[in-house]
Amino acid sequence: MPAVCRAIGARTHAFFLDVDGTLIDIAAHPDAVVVPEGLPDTLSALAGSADGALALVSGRTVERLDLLFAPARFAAAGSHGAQIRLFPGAAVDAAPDLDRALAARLIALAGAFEGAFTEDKGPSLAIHYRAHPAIAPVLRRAIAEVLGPWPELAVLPGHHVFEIKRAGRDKGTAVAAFMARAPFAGRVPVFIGDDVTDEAAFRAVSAAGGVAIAVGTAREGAEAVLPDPPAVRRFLTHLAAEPRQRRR
Ligand SMILES: O=P(O)(O)OC[C@H]1O[C@H](O[C@H]2O[C@H](CO)[C@@H](O)[C@H](O)[C@H]2O)[C@H](O)[C@@H](O)[C@@H]1O
Repeated sequence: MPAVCRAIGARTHAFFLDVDGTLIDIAAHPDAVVVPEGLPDTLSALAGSADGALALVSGRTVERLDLLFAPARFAAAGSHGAQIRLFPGAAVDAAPDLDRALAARLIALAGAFEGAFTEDKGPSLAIHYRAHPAIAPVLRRAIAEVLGPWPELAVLPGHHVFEIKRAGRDKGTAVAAFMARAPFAGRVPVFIGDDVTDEAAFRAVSAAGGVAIAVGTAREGAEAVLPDPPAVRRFLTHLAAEPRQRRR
């Protein structure tokens, strides 16, 4: 375990966790992911040990996260910060949906590329191309053309996906919003993520004196690397158990 991880504790830190490629392994399709048995319980135990200072921070929608981790529920930011639920029982605050005519154009655009498909998440829309990675440059140019009249929108490249969303809300703004209130405020933030879309959150936790941990490969703004999602899960299991061990 990297040295910086050994100084992290459930009683002192706030936990912000990316989902795909961090907590769960990447799969061929968004609906094909498997949440390992025991992971929701581990996250619930860690949230309990950290007095609730744990949030999922994902490109998926909050509703999709709830389905994946059911019956557990967590504080969460979805659609790359476009949605935020400050604590598990709170309502979801969401940016407006993308213009429906624009979404329809993007869906039609993806339909013209073999191997591409869309995931319409309301305030953001993902165009996936994992089945045909070679189309990435042409697809990206085609998306940029459609978005020409929409300067308020941004394209986030992810793992074999382009995510279209409003600029201004991202995983970094989500982390800052959580850190402004209890039970997160006053704790040292930790963000664990694997993707370029996590780098805004890495910057946010670093600015708040926290710890950014990349998964898989080193990433700009991250000071440590965990090799893969199983290593992340082992680390979180260790953290969730730690306070109970101390009390013995
Ligand atoms: O921010 P995250 O929690 O990492 O979510 C990022 C995106 O994850 C999903 O897509 C990615 O994972 C899929 C399943 O492993 C994979 O098939 C796809 O190629 C990846 O891009 C999800 O579908 C997106 O909505 C999230 O934004």
